[in-house]
Amino acid sequence: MAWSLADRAVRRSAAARRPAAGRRCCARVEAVYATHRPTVLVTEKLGDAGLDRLRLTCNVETAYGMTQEQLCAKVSLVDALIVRSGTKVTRAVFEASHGRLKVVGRAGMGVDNVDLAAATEAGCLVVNAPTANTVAAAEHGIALLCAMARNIPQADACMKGGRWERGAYVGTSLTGKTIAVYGFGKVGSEVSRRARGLGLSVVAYDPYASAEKAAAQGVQLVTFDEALQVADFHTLHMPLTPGTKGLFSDSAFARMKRGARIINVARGGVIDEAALLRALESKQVAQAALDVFLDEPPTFDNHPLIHRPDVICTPHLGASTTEAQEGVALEVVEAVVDALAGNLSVNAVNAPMVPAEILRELQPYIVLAEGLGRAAVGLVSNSSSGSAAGGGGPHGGSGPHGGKGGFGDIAITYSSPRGDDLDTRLLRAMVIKGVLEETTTSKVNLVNADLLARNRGLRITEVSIRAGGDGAAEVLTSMSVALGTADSKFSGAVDRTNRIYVEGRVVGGTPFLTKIGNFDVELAVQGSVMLTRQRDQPGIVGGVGMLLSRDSVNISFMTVSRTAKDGEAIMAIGIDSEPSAATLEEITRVKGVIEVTIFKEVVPPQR
Ligand SMILES: NC(=O)C1=CN([C@@H]2O[C@H](COP(=O)(O)OP(=O)(O)OC[C@H]3O[C@@H](n4cnc5c(N)ncnc54)[C@H](O)[C@@H]3O)[C@@H](O)[C@H]2O)C=CC1
Ligand SMILES: O=C(O)C(=O)COP(=O)(O)O
Repeated sequence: MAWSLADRAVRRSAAARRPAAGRRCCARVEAVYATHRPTVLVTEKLGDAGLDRLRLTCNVETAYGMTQEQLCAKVSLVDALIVRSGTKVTRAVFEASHGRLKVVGRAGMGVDNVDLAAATEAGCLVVNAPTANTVAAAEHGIALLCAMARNIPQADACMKGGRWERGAYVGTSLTGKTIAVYGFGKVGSEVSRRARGLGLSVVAYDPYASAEKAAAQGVQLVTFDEALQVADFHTLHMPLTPGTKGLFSDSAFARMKRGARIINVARGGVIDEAALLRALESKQVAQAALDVFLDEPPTFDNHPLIHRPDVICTPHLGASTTEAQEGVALEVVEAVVDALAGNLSVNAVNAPMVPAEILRELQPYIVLAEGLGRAAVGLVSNSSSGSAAGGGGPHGGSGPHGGKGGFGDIAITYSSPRGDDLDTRLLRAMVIKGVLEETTTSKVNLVNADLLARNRGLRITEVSIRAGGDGAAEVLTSMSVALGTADSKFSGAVDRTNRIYVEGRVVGGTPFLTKIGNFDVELAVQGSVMLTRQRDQPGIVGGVGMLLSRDSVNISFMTVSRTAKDGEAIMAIGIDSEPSAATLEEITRVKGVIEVTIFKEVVPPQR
């Protein structure tokens, strides 16, 4: 079988263009496997049904518990790897494969053990199994909640030690209490459903969740602070991202009710383990139930948390039910088999999606579309971008986790000489990617973007307006993204219809943001930008510039635009580094300045 990335991309996009490609796809899969039997290495225990399915078309080798060196020695002999969370698929593994490894299948949801950048560089597709273990993880969360509240593991250990100590293990009731669910995605919403059945009131903190979807489940979306303050139990179900790393810190624990209890079935890094230890020692937190740890497996000798009587632990068992393992095995094997035949599966995590020539034509518009999505979500009141207003740092009271957020509508408008003939799927997918990608463990691509948006309860509407000009020469004259029902951290970004509004265009091959809210701007969709809204009066450019220079913040560009003379103006300042919270605070006090915000990395630098 001859392999090339471009070849695979062409076949994928052809498949993606045909909604009813399913049967033809299967025929192609069979044809490919008739001439070649790829070798697949399975490095962790996989459900039998999946292994049996794999053996129909592939040579299957199983080798559990390999060291990195053993894996590196073996990987150049295989076409695909199937792993769970226990195998680290590092850059060294991709390098050692010398280009033979075509697909990595993750039999589960989180792909934080796979170096995705290295995989993409190596032209290796990564696929996962994002749905089959959802219920198992939710059930494990509930199991830990009950076991912790009633001291089940401690009482069991006591009886096995030959002691009958009824007085030592008085528990706490669930009925009538409040549980805060952090991350209202697939697992979080299943946990909420079950918690309500146990008589708990449920609030959820998820800045990207749809308030309607939550309300339909009887769950109230609240701010991070409200969740911390109102709940008796806290259960974590968000991905580990730069925005959630160490989110449960000294400051978060201090804002909880005294004697709160916490459960983590998400990822160890979301909790600052040293801070949790301090909170347990001071009894601010009464108990913790942990399935996941910063380092897995953790070092057992003298581990500060594992040996404590107020902590119960399981060794990352969230997905470990027979049913879930059979499910993820089948889900991942289907994706791997399909990918080995060169097709794009909806479970693709890092797929290159379209043929090179189409990509070349669309490239600046793709960057623009993703940039508009990222810019719009970066302006939501509690997105992961920084906010000057509160000066409260990344997780401070009125910082990115301050508001309630929640948006249901994304309206995309294309103004193009091609009018309705413009194929907007890739552009729409890139807007969705820009909006969602920072907020989920799922990787958004052409195939899965609409599905992911739908699962989030997002409504996407598109309008194509036929513009003048030459459709062969120009793909788009301009494009805009409006987020409905979202609170903005920067009220200047809200248009007359009360939506967060951003508009852009490509000029000379470079994508620019040309409108924010009702203000015309002109800023390249690259790097980080500080926005200020101010009264149109002298002294502001100098005042703000002086404060930035005093903080050694280099300015890459600066544009000012106003609605009318003596009215209001927006200033966009490209910044090479972030000003300190103190400088931002001072900028808000410059005479005439009304509000300030920063949005980071509208498009990551190496696009
Ligand atoms: N312990 C285990 O064995 C298992 C663990 N997991 C983990 O559980 C977590 C959730 O998985 P799914 O529900 O399938 O993912 P998902 O992508 O469906 O949901 C994640 C949710 O977190 C939200 N979120 C993102 N950033 C946030 C932030 N800063 N604050 C609050 N919420 C935020 C997202 O908006 C999304 O709704 C993942 O970390 C996954 O790896 C999943 C399965 C098994
Ligand atoms: O699917 C996930 O994200 C999990 O954490 C499950 O991990 P595992 O497959 O049990 O190693």
